[in-house]
Amino acid sequence: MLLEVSGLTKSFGQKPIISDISFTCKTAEILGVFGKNGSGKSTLLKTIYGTLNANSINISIDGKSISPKNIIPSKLISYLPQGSFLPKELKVRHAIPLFYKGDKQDKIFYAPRVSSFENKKTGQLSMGELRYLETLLIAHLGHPFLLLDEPFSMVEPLFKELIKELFLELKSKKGIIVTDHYYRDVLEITDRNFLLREGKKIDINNTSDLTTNGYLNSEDS
Ligand SMILES: Nc1ncnc2c1ncn2[C@@H]1O[C@H](COP(=O)(O)OP(=O)(O)OP(=O)(O)O)[C@@H](O)[C@H]1O
Repeated sequence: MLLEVSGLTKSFGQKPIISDISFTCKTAEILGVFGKNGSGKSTLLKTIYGTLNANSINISIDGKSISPKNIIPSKLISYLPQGSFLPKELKVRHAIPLFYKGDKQDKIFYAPRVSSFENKKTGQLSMGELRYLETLLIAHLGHPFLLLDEPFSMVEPLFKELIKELFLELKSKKGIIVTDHYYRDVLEITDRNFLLREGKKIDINNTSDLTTNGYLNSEDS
């Protein structure tokens, strides 16, 4: 399947954030989006998912135009937001059935490591456990496209590796768009990447492109 986004423009008041960018993502592809704080990465994902209105945006899936307000009901795109979305008092083993019924719960309960924290409340989980759990819950939904806002942020290495393995496993049946400041982890799993800079899109192939285009200092790369 092919997701095409074109003519995406977004400003907040007089402040332009994204200026007429276009890109595609297809099944079996992971697209990475980089950008400094405030460059508009979350804005980009939210305008596609339809939870934030763009000034203009055209979205089509397999050549069929779809309005952002129909993205959620269409179940064609799932979205992992930047912040945690699970109530802190809820136990992990009670959270899973809210998302999956019957046998479908097994792929979450039997995913690596989940049994080690299934009896904890989500508020007692480490950042890595929590982000891993939330990622599992969203990523396993049947939607053919997946938008991920900072899945690696504050996540300890063990869970970061599990999250990367999950994306690579799901990639055969999904198109995935991921944004994160952990650029090495992103570059490790992506097929194509771009940088958002001053509202425009710059294609990125490696860390040296990130340096050339002002995202990294030369000593970071
Ligand atoms: N609802 C809003 N109203 C006004 N300005 C906003 C709003 N949401 C975001 N902004 C501004 O738009 C810009 C882009 O924000 P966005 O969250 O998309 O950046 P980001 O690239 O995801 O940043 P980060 O890496 O810090 O998560 C920022 O300057 C932010 O302050």
